[in-house]
Amino acid sequence: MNPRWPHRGNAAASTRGLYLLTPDDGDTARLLARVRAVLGQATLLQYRNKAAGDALRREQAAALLPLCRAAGVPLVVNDDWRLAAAIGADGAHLGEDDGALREARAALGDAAILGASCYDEMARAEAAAAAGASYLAFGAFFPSPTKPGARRASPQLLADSARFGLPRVAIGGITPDNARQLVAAGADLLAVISGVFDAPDPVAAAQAYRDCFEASPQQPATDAAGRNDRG
Ligand SMILES: Cc1ncc(COP(=O)(O)OP(=O)(O)O)c(N)n1
Ligand SMILES: Cc1ncsc1CCOP(=O)(O)O
Ligand SMILES: [Mg+2]
Repeated sequence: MNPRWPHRGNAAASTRGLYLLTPDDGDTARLLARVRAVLGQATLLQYRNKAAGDALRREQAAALLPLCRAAGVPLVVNDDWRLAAAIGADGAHLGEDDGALREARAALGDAAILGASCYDEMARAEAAAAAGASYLAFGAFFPSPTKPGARRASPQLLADSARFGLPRVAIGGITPDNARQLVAAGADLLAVISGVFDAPDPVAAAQAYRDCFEASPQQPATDAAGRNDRG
């Protein structure tokens, strides 16, 4: 079994489903309430706040942790593996400006969930897999209300990256209506912000993303244990 995934040796833990990312919300109590309402629908939660300073980020990440523990949902911290380590989160997500995956893996240990942004680049996926990433994230697949400038990727990347044997994450402008084509192409996790948190009924929206996996069998090259060539 890949020691980094599923989480904490829990072989029953899923690597498929809804990967919720938090919206930028400066009010911690309100953020917690928004997350609490939908956390039960999520496979994974990422704390992401691009508007907050260091102190607020630490406060919010630390406040989300007990919620995630109670729900049995791993917490991943965006951008900052040191913050993830400091609060005892389950992992970190790193993009091209967020430091070296190898350094993060060495610091966080084998059990951590370490996500890597691969954008629209297979070469980046190759390097991330070799550097110890737990999952590979591609996108944006559609125009993103949250990150309008995000570069765009083709669903074909999801299919072509099956060979790495790691869970594949799709992100960017994903709605319950456009999600199925990504799952059919091989996405294991749908990473979503606005589609849930800006929906009139966030719980129903979150459920609608989960439903996208119901009728779609897992693609053969990525098994539920996330096995890869490194065991
Ligand atoms: C699951 C997931 N995929 C991609 C990203 C984007 O990371 P990055 O390119 O570093 O951009 P920011 O999120 O930091 O704006 C992500 N956070 N999560
Ligand atoms: C962080 C990130 N990276 C590419 S698109 C995006 C934002 C995703 O948010 P939304 O689901 O609202 O498009
Ligand atoms: Mg980043």
